[in-house]
Amino acid sequence: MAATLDKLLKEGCSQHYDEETNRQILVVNLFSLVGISLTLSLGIVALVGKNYPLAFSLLTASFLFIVSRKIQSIFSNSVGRLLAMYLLTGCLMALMSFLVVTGGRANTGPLWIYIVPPVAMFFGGFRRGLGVMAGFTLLIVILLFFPDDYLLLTHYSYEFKTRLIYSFLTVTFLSAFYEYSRQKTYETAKELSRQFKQQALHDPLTHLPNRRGIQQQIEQELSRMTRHGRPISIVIVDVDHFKNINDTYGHDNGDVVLTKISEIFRKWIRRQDSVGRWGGEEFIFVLPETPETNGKLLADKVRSALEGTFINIQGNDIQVTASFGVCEINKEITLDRALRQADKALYQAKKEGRNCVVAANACDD
Ligand SMILES: Nc1nc2c(ncn2[C@@H]2O[C@H](COP(=O)(O)OP(=O)(O)OP(=O)(O)O)[C@@H](O)[C@H]2O)c(=O)[nH]1
Repeated sequence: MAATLDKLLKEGCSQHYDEETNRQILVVNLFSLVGISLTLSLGIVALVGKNYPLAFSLLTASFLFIVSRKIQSIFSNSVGRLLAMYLLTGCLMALMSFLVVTGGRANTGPLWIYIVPPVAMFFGGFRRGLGVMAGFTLLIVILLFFPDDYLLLTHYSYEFKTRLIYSFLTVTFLSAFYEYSRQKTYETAKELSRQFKQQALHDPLTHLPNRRGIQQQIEQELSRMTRHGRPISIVIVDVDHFKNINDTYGHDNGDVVLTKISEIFRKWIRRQDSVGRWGGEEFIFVLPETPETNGKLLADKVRSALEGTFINIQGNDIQVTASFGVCEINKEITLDRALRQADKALYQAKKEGRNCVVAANACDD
């Protein structure tokens, strides 16, 4: 029983949707289930009591609740969800107006209108919910206070009508306030989670993707490569004699140099390429759809840009160079192997005197 109820409530929810979307689906399911049970049972009671207009309205509402549930499960997208929500809210408001006009059973019909504010806020969120509530309140006020009870099929005392509207406005205000706070808390939590994610995947000094961040980007490029088959090149870069810079100008200025280098790299790689901080004074480029020969050409362009840019530290223009190891990832060469080979090529570039680019296929075995 509990498992069936859980299944009915979560129908249409998915781990691919964000929390807010799943919440909306759940609320539509919950509301339509409660709506179906209530309107169906009250409709049958009205039918047995030969109150045919009430029975007809309740059973029609019950049918529309079923339809909205079906719409949501058939069109499992945002349009389907929105349609289901509009249908549920519209149907609920029509039913409530009917109960106000006729009085329902023993004039207790208006007591049900308090359901509308929380439902409108749940479905529409703060802004849209407030708009819906303004329209609905206006409609109820017109129905209740039209001169000579012209729009009513029953009679309510003036005191009853005014208290009904006051208490209804209070519930509306509280529901709107609750929804506003809930929405704000959700947005703050979302923003915090975005910031944590950003921090976890980025290097705080250079703001480049860190090792984990760039590994994620490589994974994405790898799945793209599996589809179209074009190779990726990776380039591992190590700043030359960086220890000297630290020793001469201090660690803080060393950090400034690393930041400037990352800016130069970002400027000189192509729009489709990525650069990350691989660790310490090492960087990595990921060059999608690039064979090793082209990767080597690009690395050489960046190398010469770095060599030609003087970095000002404590009034001194210093020249910084780096060594580059390039390797291609393709169907035969896996990522791990490519990383090892790029490292080997980098080592060779250091051996060859630094400030140069070596491709893995030109490496000594
Ligand atoms: N300022 C600063 N220095 C760092 C950072 N990470 C690593 N280093 C320094 O980078 C230096 C790397 O030195 P080595 O590995 O000896 O290499 P190198 O001096 O660059 O010489 P080659 O690589 O052989 O050209 C070390 O002194 C590290 O302390 C950092 O985040 N900031």
